[in-house]
Amino acid sequence: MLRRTKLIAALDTASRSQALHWAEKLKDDVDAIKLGLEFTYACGLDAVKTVSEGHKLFLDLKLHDIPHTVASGLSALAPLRPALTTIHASGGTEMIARSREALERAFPDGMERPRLLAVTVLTSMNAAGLQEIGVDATPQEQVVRLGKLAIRAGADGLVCSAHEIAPLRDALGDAPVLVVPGIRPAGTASDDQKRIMTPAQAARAGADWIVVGRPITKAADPVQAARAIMDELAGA
Ligand SMILES: O=C(O)c1cc(=O)[nH]c(=O)n1[C@@H]1O[C@H](COP(=O)(O)O)[C@@H](O)[C@H]1O
Repeated sequence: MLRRTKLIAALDTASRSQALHWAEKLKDDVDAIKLGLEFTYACGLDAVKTVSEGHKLFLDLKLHDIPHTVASGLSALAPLRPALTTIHASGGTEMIARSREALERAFPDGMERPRLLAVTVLTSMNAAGLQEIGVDATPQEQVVRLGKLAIRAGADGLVCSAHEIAPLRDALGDAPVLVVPGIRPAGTASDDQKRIMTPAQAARAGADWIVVGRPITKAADPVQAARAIMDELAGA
């Protein structure tokens, strides 16, 4: 299947004016913006609404709690109408299934429901990090295990690194939406990310979306950095 890999800019900041500035500047150069924990805790949900005006929104709050609490939390976020939103796959089958039901109730027939993404293994984790928390598997094995569980339970897609796209497609086919952070254009710092690939490598591997934060927001010219990534995706 031919896919165009789309770019999400992660606007990670505690400043409402900074996020608004980036959102405005990047309007024509990214496919979506992501607002996450830092921005939402610092600036609140009204600011999420304001900043995401005119953009497709990935609201990344990575919910992880008992099924009732996560489902209720997702219902409360529904008015923000994100295109994509996250829970942790490690919350398990019931948490994921109740989340899906909550979104379906909040978006009855005809309304476009946010895609429910299950975060598998954070891209900042490697095999040693998994060992430390008692998971005796490689990141790839654990991503595939959690990915199967999450899609079976009702998630629309998964957050994974680009290294796991091929095994996930083998296990689950083309339908799940694969959203891929841990993206670093050649020559940029990896920061705290461990399982990384370049935009072109992730596109060739079959990512539906890539998520890029600091390589855009910390660049001397964020618009130029986003354009370069879009060009790299187009060339892949
Ligand atoms: O769910 C996510 O978006 C996410 C999952 C993951 O495994 N790794 C990961 O980096 N992210 C997010 O993707 C963004 C990556 O930012 P940069 O490392 O600055 O490009 C951050 O906002 C993270 O919260």
